[in-house]
Amino acid sequence: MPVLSAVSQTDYFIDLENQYGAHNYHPLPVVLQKGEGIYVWDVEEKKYYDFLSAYSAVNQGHCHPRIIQSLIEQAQKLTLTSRAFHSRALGEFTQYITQYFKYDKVLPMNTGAEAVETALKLCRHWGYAVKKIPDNKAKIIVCANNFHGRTLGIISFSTDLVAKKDFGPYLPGFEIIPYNDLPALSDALQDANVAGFLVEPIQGEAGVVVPDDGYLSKAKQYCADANVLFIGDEIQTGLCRTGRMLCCDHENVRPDILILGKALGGGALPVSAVLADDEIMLTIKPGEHGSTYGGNPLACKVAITALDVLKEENLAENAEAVGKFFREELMQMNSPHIKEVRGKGLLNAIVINHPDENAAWKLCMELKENRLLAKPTHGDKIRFAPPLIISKDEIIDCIKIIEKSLKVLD
Ligand SMILES: Cc1ncc(COP(=O)(O)O)c(CNc2cccc(C(=O)O)c2)c1O
Repeated sequence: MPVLSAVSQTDYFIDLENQYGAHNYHPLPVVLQKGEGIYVWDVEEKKYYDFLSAYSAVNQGHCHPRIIQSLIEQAQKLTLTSRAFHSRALGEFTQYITQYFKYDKVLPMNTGAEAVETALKLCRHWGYAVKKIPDNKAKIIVCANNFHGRTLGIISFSTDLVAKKDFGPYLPGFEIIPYNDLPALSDALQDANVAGFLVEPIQGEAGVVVPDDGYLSKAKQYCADANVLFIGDEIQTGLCRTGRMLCCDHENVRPDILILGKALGGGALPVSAVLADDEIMLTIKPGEHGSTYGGNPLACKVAITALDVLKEENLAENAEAVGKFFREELMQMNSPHIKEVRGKGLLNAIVINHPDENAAWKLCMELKENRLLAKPTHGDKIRFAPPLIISKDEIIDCIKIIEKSLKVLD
């Protein structure tokens, strides 16, 4: 009787997921069980640099002590009331976040997609109530290669066939224009029924696509001139990720509707939010929108601490300085396997230059062997997005790992 090879802990837990979990992802073959700051540990007790930060939801670092403390304290008091009643924590949160971002009002939700859907509903409501667009005629302009979430409404205006195929019929009322294309935006804004323009300040899932300098500020001006709401989806780019509190801050653009998520929950809870001034936000009346967990006391307390940590630890400044150094070092490698290095702050990506279509995956597997976790996005791009607390010395160690791992493509 052959001795069965011991199934590793990694294989065991991967098998559990495959046996009992939906197959809606293709993860890297690593099973994590612990996180602290910029590090995660797998079930074999191997320690890794986390260079994905849960797609920028862990900007403050894994299990930040102050965030976890807030979670524990509130969890022992009151976690959920529903919005049938007021809560102390919600009152505190609404005041804190509106003063933090200088908007009149906030509508709290849970996931990013929920916040995007909320912003779209809010925009349409404003279109009918304020801009007087004929009923059911409101249009919202979006960009090709967008990523705003996975709901039926949002994938209706996706250009990623994998994300939308066989999920039809799709929600009407959206016009898709090329990203970073001001003439195309100007043309689309000629339509009097346009209520909003939804845009990512940097397209994250498309592979960290940075628009030309001035794109956001000119787009905002074009929208203002056309009485159209500029809707900034800062779910992945916001909260210090790109070297400013908001990516729109690089161009002093104030979205008419600001969408936040991911790191708003400090990597501990799903917390998202939509911010706008009264003319827009008060078009939604009681009973017209909501969510069971939206604005729950536990999320409110965690989010207040998550936001406080961003400022207290100067994470935007650190992201700006360390990210600039990181890109310069990657470029100076002059690797034949890197076609392009791009990004802002600590939202960066490399475009792989290699005939093998699986090269990016192979590189990520080699990075994993060398104790750094990253994942390809859209085939030939690899996003590098560590928690914003990473130091220059720590990222120097990561640069050495990346340089060493690139040899696998030789
Ligand atoms: C710009 C942007 N807007 C909205 C969302 C949706 O947020 P939620 O995922 O919380 O609903 C995102 C999310 N970003 C994102 C990035 C990579 C993977 C995945 C994934 O669905 O596994 C999501 C995003 O990057």
